[in-house]
Amino acid sequence: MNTLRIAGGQVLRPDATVEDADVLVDRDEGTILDIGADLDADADETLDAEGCLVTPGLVNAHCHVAMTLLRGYADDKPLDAWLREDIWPAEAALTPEDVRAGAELGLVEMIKSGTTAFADMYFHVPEIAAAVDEAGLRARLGHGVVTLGKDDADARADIDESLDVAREFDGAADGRIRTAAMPHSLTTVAEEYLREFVADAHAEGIPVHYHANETTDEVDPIVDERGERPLSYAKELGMLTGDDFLAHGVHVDDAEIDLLAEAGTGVVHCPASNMKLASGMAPVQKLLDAGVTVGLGTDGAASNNDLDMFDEMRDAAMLGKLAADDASAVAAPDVVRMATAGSAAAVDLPGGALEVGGAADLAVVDLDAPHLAPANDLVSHLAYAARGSDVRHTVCDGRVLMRDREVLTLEEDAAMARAREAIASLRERV
Ligand SMILES: CSC[C@H]1O[C@@H](n2cnc3c(O)ncnc32)[C@H](O)[C@@H]1O
Ligand SMILES: [Zn+2]
Repeated sequence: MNTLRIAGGQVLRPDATVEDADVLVDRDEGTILDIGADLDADADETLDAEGCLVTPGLVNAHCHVAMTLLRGYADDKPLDAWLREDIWPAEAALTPEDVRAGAELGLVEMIKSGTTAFADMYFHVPEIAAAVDEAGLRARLGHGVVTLGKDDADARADIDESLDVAREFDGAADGRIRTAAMPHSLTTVAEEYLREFVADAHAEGIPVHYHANETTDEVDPIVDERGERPLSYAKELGMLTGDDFLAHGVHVDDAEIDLLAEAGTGVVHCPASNMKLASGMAPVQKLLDAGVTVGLGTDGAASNNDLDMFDEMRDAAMLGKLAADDASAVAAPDVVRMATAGSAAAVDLPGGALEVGGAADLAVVDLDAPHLAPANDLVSHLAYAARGSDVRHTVCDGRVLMRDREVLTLEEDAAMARAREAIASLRERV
C-alpha cells in the first residue's frame, strides 16, 4: 500500500473539536486510513504539519472557474446590467482555449487557498474537465443553458449540449468529476424548455443546478406573471428535489424555506457576490434553523473578485449576523461546516470531513502568522482570521496538489501568463 502521512499537526474533526494527531492516507484508494498519535513513521511520503491546523479541503459549491479571466473586467454594477452590458458580450467572444486558460488560473488559485472540490456552471466544459483532470481536484461540472433571446433550434441545441456534457463527463478524471444539468436560472430559461430539460435530466439520474432568488429584479417578475414565488414554480417544474442544488437563495420567504427543507434541495450561499452586486442578504440563519443544507460558494471571480473560501467564510459570518440582526447568528462553527460538509452535501461530492474511511481531501493551514496569534480558538481563526495564503499543503483524493506552497499539478507562472495573453487578445476582439 502506498501511504501519505500528515504529521505533527492539530486536526479539525467533524464535531468541530481539534486534536493533536497525525493523518495517515491510503494514496491508492484516496482515503483516510487513520487519525491519531504517532502514526506510521515509514509512510511513503510525509507532509510536515507542525504548527499547522489540518482541515477538510474546502468545497466551493458554486463557481464559474474560467471567469478568473474577467476578474476586474466590470465592477460596481448590479447583476442584470453587469451581465448584459459587460459579461455576456465578453463571454460571447471566449474561445475554448480562453476557457481552458481561465480555468487553469482559477484552479491554481483554488489549490493555493485549500479548496479541493467545487461545482461549476459554464460553457466549453470539455476544456474545464481537462483542466480539472490535470489539476487533481474534484468537481461537479455542467454546461449552463440560457434560452432567452435564442430561437427554438438554438435553445434546444444548448439543452442537448448540457445533457450530453453531463452524460459524457460523469465519472471522468478517475471518478473525481461528476456532472449536473445546469439551466442558468428560472428567468433565463423559458418554462417550455425548463420542464422538458429537468425531466430528461432526472430521468437519467442527473441532478440539476441553477441560480435562483438572487435579486428582487429576478423574483418580482415571476411573482407578478405567475402569482407564485420562484421556488413554488421551481417545485412545479420538478427542480426542487434532494439531488438538486441552487445558488444564492437570497430573496426566499418562509414558505420557500420550508419547501427547501422538505425537499432536501441544497442552497449555496455566495455572500461576496451578493454584497458586490448589491443583490441582498440571504437569511442564512433561518435556512440553517429550518434544516436546509447550506453550502458556500464564491460565484465567479468577476463578481467576488477572488476564489478564496476563507474570505467567503468570513463574509458569510459577518453578513449572516447583519441579516439576522443578531451577533450570535451564523457563528464560526456554522460557516466552517458550510464551507466543508455543508457544501459537500449540497453538491454531493466526497469530502468535507476528516474521518477514517472518508476521502483524503484536506488543507494544512500554517498557524505561524501574526494574524493567527494567539491560538485562542482555531475554529474561530478559520472562520474570521485565516486567509487562503495561510494554506501550506493541499491534498485531494490522497494526492498532494500543493506541497510547502508549491503547486505540483499545474504550472503557476505559465497559468498566469496564458491568462494574461487570453484577456489581452479578448480585449482586442470585444
Ligand atoms: C451560462 S453559463 C453561466 C453564466 O452565469 C453567469 N453568471 C456569473 N455570475 C452570475 C450570477 O451571480 N448570477 C447569474 N449569472 C451569473 C456567467 O457569466 C455565465 O454567463
Ligand atoms: Zn453564479
